[in-house]
Amino acid sequence: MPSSDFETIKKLITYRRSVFPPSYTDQAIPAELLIELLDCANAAPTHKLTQPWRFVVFRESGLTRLADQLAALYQRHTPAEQFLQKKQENTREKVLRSGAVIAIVVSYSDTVPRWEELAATACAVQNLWLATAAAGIGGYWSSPGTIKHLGDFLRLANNEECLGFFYMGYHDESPRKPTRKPIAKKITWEG
Ligand SMILES: Cc1cc2nc3c(=O)[nH]c(=O)nc-3n(C[C@H](O)[C@H](O)[C@H](O)COP(=O)(O)O)c2cc1C
Repeated sequence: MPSSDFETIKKLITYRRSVFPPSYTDQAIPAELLIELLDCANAAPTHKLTQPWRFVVFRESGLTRLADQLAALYQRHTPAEQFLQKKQENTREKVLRSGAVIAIVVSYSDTVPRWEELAATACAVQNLWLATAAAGIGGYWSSPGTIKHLGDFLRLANNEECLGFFYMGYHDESPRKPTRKPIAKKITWEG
């Protein structure tokens, strides 16, 4: 790989951020671009090539269905004394402000340990996240407690699990550097 590619990918990795729906604009994300971005996800590494990731893409009228479903699940699974009307409205609003929301599904083959298929799916999401950032689109991975109640809605098979949602939208946020402890504190050198 030429060194200029290294500089480009370093910059992309460093400036990829979680970008949340309040920063999204109304600009639509074309379906063809979503397919290209998901094709980048699909290039993720995977032990025994099990390719355990699967995606359910919500856009246009699908966003309304998802917003209603997540709001209903929040109400159903929140004890009355903890229920917050504002939180339920936010749950709907953030879906409706998005250009697309992608349900992240792992489909366990059980030919390798489950943690490896979880890890491979997370690699796919990182590919999606980086490609999305490079395309000028913001996004973030959301993993609310309600995802464990989405089996029927997402028509998940017994060997499948929803790992959350990837919210996406063109946005008007400025680039931010990451907040991380220095890598030097996380490396042990042996030799
Ligand atoms: C597996 C996973 C689940 C996440 N779930 C949530 C979430 O439920 N809500 C949220 O606000 N952010 C969530 N995030 C995003 C993190 O909060 C975010 O990546 C972290 O704060 C670092 O910020 P950055 O992405 O801008 O570098 C999740 C990230 C990962 C990798």
